[in-house]
Amino acid sequence: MCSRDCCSGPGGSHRGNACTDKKGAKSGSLAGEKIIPTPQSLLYPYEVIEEIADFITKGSGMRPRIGIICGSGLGSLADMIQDPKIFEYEKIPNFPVSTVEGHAGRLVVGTLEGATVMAMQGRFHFYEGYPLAKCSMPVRVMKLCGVEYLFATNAAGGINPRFAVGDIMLMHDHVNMLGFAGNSPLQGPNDPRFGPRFPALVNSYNKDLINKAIEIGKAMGIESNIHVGVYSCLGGPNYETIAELKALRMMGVDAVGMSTVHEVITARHCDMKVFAFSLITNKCATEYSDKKDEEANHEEVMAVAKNRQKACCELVSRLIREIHMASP
Ligand SMILES: O=P(O)(O)O[C@H]1O[C@H](CO)[C@@H](O)[C@H]1O
Ligand SMILES: Nc1nc2[nH]cnc2c(=O)[nH]1
Repeated sequence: MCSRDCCSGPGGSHRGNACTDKKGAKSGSLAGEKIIPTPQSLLYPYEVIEEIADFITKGSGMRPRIGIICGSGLGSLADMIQDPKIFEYEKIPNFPVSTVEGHAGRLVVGTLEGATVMAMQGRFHFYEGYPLAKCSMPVRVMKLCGVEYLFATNAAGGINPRFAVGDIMLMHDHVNMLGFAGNSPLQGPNDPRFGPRFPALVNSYNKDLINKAIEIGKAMGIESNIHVGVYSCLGGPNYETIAELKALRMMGVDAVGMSTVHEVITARHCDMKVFAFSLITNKCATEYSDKKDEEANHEEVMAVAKNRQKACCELVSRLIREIHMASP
């Protein structure tokens, strides 16, 4: 019996992307159509994710509890991991490759502050040409590896005028611009082994972890550089126009980037606890000006991330220590 809308009644089945009814007639594609659209959620079936997770848990001999996604230029978060087992993305079956500078393209599994962790040194972005379900597929791999907590980090432009370059914004909510446009990593038939058809996203960002991070920021003496705010993901790869930045600000957005939101949606769908932060790598101009130095560029993004990696690493490692000490 087909569970999709594309074919009706008992006896329907799926062959690849197409749908075949009892008599073998295709009903999911137009006659003669060569390229058959695949709903995003069918790109990585449960069994494929399970195979990738097995490859990593067997290869590392570990079941990590905390998953980290390193943002642009923040790969050093994974360099803190002790006794690392490293998996190059191209050697992991069915894994995409990283194509962006500042995203090394390897998965690092080991321990950090006593906790078992796995970190993506390199994430996948929509603008690289990957569908959202592919961008966030590693989050499901993390889940099947045993991960309970997702730490997602990113480099972002600061729209809130109170934010300075180098500040850290703890994400407490997001505005999903790609979702507004009708795109979601969950689009297509839902597999309930991952989560529900209609996941709720209020309280997606774990409040206890945000509060702990604020306390850690105070202990590190950087409380004036720590903010709590709203992130928005745009498709990229272009940076925003002034009019777009003004619109985002009116919507209550504090920082803007091209990632994270679809990872968080995927993580919440499979009931992971989420902690996420943006490193503010550039200030977004919301007034017209001829000054070239107000234009965002990836070199600056990487340079700021490199400069602030020590603070980001300390924040992450202290928070992981607290999680591990509270429930070893
Ligand atoms: O979100 P991360 O991966 O940190 O990277 C951010 O920085 C890049 C642009 O400079 C974009 O990829 C944007 O999303
Ligand atoms: N979209 C977007 N992504 C970024 N990543 C780092 N800075 C920026 C920015 O200003 N805009």
